[in-house]
Amino acid sequence: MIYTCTLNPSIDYIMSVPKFESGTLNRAHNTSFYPGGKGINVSRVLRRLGVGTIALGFTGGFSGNFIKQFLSEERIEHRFIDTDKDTRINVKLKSSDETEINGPGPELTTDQQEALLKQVDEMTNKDTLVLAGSVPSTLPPDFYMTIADICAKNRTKFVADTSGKALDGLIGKRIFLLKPNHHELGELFKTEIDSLEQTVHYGRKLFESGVEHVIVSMGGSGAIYIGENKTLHANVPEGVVKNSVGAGDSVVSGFLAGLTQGRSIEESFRFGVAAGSATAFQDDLCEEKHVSEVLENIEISFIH
Ligand SMILES: Nc1ncnc2c1ncn2[C@@H]1O[C@H](COP(=O)(O)OP(=O)(O)OP(=O)(O)O)[C@@H](O)[C@H]1O
Ligand SMILES: O=P(O)(O)OC[C@@]1(O)O[C@H](CO)[C@@H](O)[C@@H]1O
Repeated sequence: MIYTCTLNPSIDYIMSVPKFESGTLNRAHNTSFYPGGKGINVSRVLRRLGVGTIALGFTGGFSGNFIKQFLSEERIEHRFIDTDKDTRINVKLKSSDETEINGPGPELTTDQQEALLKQVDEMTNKDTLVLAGSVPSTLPPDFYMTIADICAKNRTKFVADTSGKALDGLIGKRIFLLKPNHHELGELFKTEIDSLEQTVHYGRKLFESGVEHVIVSMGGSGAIYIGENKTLHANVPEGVVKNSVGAGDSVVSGFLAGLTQGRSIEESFRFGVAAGSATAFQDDLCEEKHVSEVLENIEISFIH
């Protein structure tokens, strides 16, 4: 089973304001809201690609109920731990560019944290855990490392998509897949990455630290895959970007779906990038038909 874990889920409240001006009243032309948080997005896209998944994490209050109900309606199994306060609402403002305001998330008690760690400890070497997104401030900063260690002990495949201190702490751990974007990779190595060569250089360092599969996404500039004896580049297809929220998460889902369905590494990588772009070209997350539409336009090349 592929489990996803979102420590800090959200409702993503998307507001389209054609000409946003700060310091004055703006009226949105369109608004919509979806369950959000990186692990939840990974679960939603996996489900759409025909792969079973169970969503874990912390949810609470009316916003938490919305997430649970939405996922149930999409027939996604979830086993969230209840929190005392409401799940956060993140604002995604679409204007000439995209602005995001993410909340801090609710407080979590020691009992709630222990309950989640127990769920992780029950996973086996047949399972995969995707841990993605930010760490609420009341959790110990090494919570990602604790979960990675439990997975290593039980030989559960551990996948992570995070940034900052949580990503820092994972270096040297036993990891199946890491998917930073090139900014997060640069932050990790305390440098700025603005070329393909640098992405490959630092991505290989990540691989050498013990990560089985590294994917570095570079927005509209494509993505790099680094694995055993293999470095690949994927271009992205042309299209109009409508909403890039969840595009990176869709890359993770597409890659894992590919492997689960028996595709090669190259094809799984291509499928992942296709899912990322397909999401970027939709208002909500991609569906399988959107992925098929762009798949043909993605070329994979080998880098030496
Ligand atoms: N301009 C674009 N055109 C086509 N595809 C894109 C574009 N921008 C992003 N994508 C797709 O989305 C994927 C992820 O993009 P990005 O590198 O921005 O990840 P990210 O920062 O983790 O995303 P996010 O946090 O917004 O989910 C890319 O690999 C690509 O497939
Ligand atoms: O605040 P975090 O946990 O870093 O990111 C949360 C978030 O921005 O990530 C997802 C897109 O990847 C959104 O659904 C969600 O709002």
